[in-house]
Amino acid sequence: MRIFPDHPSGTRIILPRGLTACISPISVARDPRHWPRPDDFDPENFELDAISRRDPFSYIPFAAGPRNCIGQKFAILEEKTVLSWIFRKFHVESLDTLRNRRPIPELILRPVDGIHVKLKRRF
Ligand code: HEM
Repeated sequence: MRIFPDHPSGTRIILPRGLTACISPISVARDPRHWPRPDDFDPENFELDAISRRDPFSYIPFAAGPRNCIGQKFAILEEKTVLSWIFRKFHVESLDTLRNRRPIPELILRPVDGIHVKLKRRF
């Protein structure tokens, strides 16, 4: 392995041929070098300005590069559709904290027994 710490676009590492590398998207998304308050959900992190100032590989739930997720736009639209439907009808309160949810790695990384929320009808 060769490391070039002073490469103009950041530290560059050349890995040996044939090496299997595992990348943990949750660790990348909580890296304090890119996220000032890594455990908080801050919607402002996703404003176009903030995105353009950030390393493009600092948020990779859909992977990155030539084999990234082709369903990304569809998945985000689907999430917005479902979540906006729920939030229009209910106040949603989380009964959990990030720290008391044990994540298990399956096809995706998910909390071991779901996320507990309290729903209160808005009207
Ligand atoms: C929240 C939802 C989703 C997440 C987080 C997600 C995440 C990912 C990730 C991380 C990869 C790269 C896997 C790898 O490195 O081998 C991937 C690939 C892929 N995803 Fe998704 N995905 C989502 C939804 C979808 C949907 C809705 C579709 C299809 C409608 C889809 C189709 C694909 C396909 C075909 C690939 C393989 C692309 C390739 O290898 O060239 N995904 N996805």
